[in-house]
Amino acid sequence: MARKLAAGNWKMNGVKASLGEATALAEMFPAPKVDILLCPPATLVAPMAQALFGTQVHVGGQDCHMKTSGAHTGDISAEMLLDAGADHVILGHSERRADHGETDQMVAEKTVAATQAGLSPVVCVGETLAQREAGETLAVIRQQLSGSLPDVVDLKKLVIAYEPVWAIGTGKIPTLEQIAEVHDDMRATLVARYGDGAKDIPLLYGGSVKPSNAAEIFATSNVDGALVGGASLKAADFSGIVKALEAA
Ligand SMILES: O=C[C@H](O)COP(=O)(O)O
Repeated sequence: MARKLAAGNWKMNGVKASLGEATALAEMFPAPKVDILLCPPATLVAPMAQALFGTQVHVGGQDCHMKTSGAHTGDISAEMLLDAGADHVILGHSERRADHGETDQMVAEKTVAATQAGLSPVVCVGETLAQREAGETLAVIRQQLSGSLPDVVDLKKLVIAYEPVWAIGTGKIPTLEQIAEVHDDMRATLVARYGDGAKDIPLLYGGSVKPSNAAEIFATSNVDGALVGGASLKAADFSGIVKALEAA
């Protein structure tokens, strides 16, 4: 069975004072029944890891370079994230793909770099509204999975997040049937490529997840958790989502 994971992506939000939200969350879940992950901006990875040391809340980055070191101004390597106390990294988020021109090939190389460093990559895929309306959703997701994942990958570390671009930060979510259709298809696609080990890859849903809709999303076929943006910034909101996953 896939591990259950409630992951928070703070995106470009948060300053040192925001670490209080992370420690408050850890205090609410001293012995969580699911994995909890917070991915703050790069400036907060090390201080958050220090603040959460000894707790059950994991820390992750939001991106890493495919190289281990070198002349790449402004970038950060997977080893640096590990060194700072992270154990996960989000890769190929649609905002990285749109803002920084990240391609499937680049995401695949970053996935290799992350797993070689010992990090768990959370690889994101998702269709645009135009692609959904054109009936291309499953084809787009299959293509992104195919291109964004290397042929050889540590299945025990890999996490996949399905995030419809049109559901991110909009308050709109697909129907539960649409989520199930994509998640079931992702599972079948991954098992066909990697074998039975892929049955245990956590498949997260992301896009406007809130405490109020989390339970029904977590009850959906092949949904093993969530990648949460806005509702992960406050411990009070994120705790409702974590509790819903614990109860699922
Ligand atoms: O990585 C998180 C997603 O982009 C979802 O963001 P959101 O929960 O604010 O819609």
